Amino acid sequence: MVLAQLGGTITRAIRQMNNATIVDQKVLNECLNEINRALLNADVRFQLVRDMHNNVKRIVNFDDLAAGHNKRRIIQQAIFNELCNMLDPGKPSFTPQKGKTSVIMFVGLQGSGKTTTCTKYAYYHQRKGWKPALVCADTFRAGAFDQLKQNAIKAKIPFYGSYAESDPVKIAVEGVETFKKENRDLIIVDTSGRHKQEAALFEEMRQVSEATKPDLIVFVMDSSIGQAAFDQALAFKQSVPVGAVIVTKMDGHAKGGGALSAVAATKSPVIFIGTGEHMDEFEVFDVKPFVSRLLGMGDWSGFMDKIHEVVPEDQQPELLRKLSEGNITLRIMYEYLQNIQKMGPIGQVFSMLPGLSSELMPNDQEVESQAKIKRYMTMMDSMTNEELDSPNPKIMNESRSMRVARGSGCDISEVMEMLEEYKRLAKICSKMKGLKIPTRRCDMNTRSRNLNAQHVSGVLPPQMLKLIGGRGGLRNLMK
Ligand SMILES: Nc1nc2c(ncn2[C@@H]2O[C@H](COP(=O)(O)OP(=O)(O)OP(=O)(O)O)[C@@H](O)[C@H]2O)c(=O)[nH]1
Repeated sequence: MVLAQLGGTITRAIRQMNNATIVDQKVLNECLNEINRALLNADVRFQLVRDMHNNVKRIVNFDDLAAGHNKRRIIQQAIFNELCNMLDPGKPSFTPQKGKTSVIMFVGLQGSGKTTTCTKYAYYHQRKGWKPALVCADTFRAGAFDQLKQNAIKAKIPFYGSYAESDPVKIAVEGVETFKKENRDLIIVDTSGRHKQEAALFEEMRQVSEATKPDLIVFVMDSSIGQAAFDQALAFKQSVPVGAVIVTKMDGHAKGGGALSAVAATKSPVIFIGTGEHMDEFEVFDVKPFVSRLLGMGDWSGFMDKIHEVVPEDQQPELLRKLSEGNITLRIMYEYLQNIQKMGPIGQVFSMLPGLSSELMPNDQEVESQAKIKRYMTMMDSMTNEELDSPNPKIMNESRSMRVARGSGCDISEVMEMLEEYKRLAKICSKMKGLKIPTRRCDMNTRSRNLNAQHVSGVLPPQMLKLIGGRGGLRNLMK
């Protein structure tokens, strides 16, 4: 994914600067040139790159910086802020409220991923306790209603559409009215794909918007269209009041930077990104955590959110308690792997941890890692309760391991590898003993202050600790 490469290049440029003995104008120029190249390669608009370059140089004025100033920190912060400014239009989009009816209309180019994204958006909210419903006002593409219907049935979301009616305005109005009566709190209207040259289709879109009076119009954009995104986004915005953007296909080798910067230029915030064809490959887009991940600085709150998304609320304290008690059994490892699987692509989760980037997990390794997790779980399915619940790793002697290998259809070497992984996890968790892990997102600020950097540094792999800048870096990060 191009953004992982972009993040990797920017992180490397900053690291090179950090490694320089003296940070002077020449070092800063080299660092900025490297970042410029990375951004232009990712298809970010030239004007934006130039502005960012000039702004950082203006902020980091070596003549004005008194001795004793931490130049590295100031430069890093300036780059971070400029990247955030590039992606942040400065005003939030309309936010629907649970329990109160909102109508959200989706518009975009043909094939940009609207229908898929409508369902992902509905599914995302449904999992958080909302009552979404889908309306198919795409009468242009044969098969559009079937596609929405199939997705909706799969996600168990009510839907409305018609094979006979050809007027999208009529269908949209009827659908919205039906679901309003049913007290659905999120009514999502999918519309036909259109291109900026198609004036009649643009007029039709305007009519659907006028008739349904949506609270929010979301422009869905395929990240691979790069710089062309700018003109398209503007054309849509000039016809209907677009209030937010969702960028899809960020998982592909797309020129994602172009789409991101272009939509930022239209002054509507990106609210979600699509990262795959599956229903749950959909992420909330928050500028600061996103840039933080892009720069390899991690996103603890996103990571905690992921944990809270996949571990049922009532089990969260339990699992975190077990992990922090340090007495890890194979059954706990099984639960842990189950949760990792639910967290989505491992590369994505990786990028939320400071010092790591999703670049470290190439696509082929992603598939391999998921397969490995499945194999480990199959092996554990062949274990007895005694083996799963014993806190003593030595219980898995040779004959037991041979039996597990036969029972799971795996090689004995694979069983040994899984047991090694288990011992490694047990060792990490034993170092976490007594560590106060925040159990809720709102605990992040208060509790994380109480986390002991020494304790955490003992848990992190040495390589990762080095990337963060040792214990000092970790302390700053935790602050
Ligand atoms: N890899 C990937 N594929 C996606 C993503 N979102 C959508 N797609 C795929 O993109 C293709 C087009 O998606 P649709 O949802 O049919 O697009 P649409 O905008 O509704 O199409 P029209 O109604 O013709 O305008 C499908 O094959 C989707 O599976 C994404 O985030 N990642």
